[in-house]
Amino acid sequence: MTFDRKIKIAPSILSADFANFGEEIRAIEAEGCDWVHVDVMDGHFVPNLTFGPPLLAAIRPHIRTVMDVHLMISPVDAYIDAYAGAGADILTAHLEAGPHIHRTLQAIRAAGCKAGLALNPGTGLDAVPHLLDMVDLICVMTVNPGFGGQKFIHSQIEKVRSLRAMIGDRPIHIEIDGGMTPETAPLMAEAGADVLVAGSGVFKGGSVQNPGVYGENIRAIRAAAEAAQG
Ligand SMILES: O=C(CO)[C@H](O)[C@H](O)COP(=O)(O)O
Repeated sequence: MTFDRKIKIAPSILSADFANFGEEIRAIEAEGCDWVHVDVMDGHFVPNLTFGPPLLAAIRPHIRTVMDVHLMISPVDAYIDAYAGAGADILTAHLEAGPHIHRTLQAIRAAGCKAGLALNPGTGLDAVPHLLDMVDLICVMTVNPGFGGQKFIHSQIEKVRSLRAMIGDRPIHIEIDGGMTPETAPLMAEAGADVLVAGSGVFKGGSVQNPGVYGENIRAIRAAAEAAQG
């Protein structure tokens, strides 16, 4: 993976057809997505359950771009090697998931993955300066994690603007997760984000039989964000 700040669209397969992951992934990549975002939920850190390492290992051969794995689990450390071994390129852990986020980020890099730090909407940036040397990506949640299809939380715009200033020239992606549409994506691109996770915003209205809709949705979010990016 090389670093740049171009807008990247990362569809969340939480909104895909669970019976057809291979075809869904091939469809979104053929329609121009940049990364594939995989939401791992444990029924403890968030009130929903999704994918374990065997599922990730099964879909990995279908992904030609980047497998971007968002761990909404607590504890995290005991599972890092399993998710890295399943083929994650990026492993993102939550600041709120435990008392030792610095150790967690170290362990993610030691496992050979890029390290991501996720922040819930109610979490401030106080700890971030102490972690900047440890991260390749910071994910700002613009919904409370656990479910797709929720409403974008506007208070996160100023958080992203502050984060952008804090990061400066460091090669760290700012990823936005939740409620991304052609209306909300430009607000975040203008504030400094470069990776936009979109579940319902990409998959709504389409299917593997009608994948052109995925392409229309991806292009609409990308065009709106690029027009707003500083
Ligand atoms: O992490 C997530 C939920 O915890 C999802 O990635 C996120 O909500 C994206 O879904 P949508 O674009 O439908 O809001």
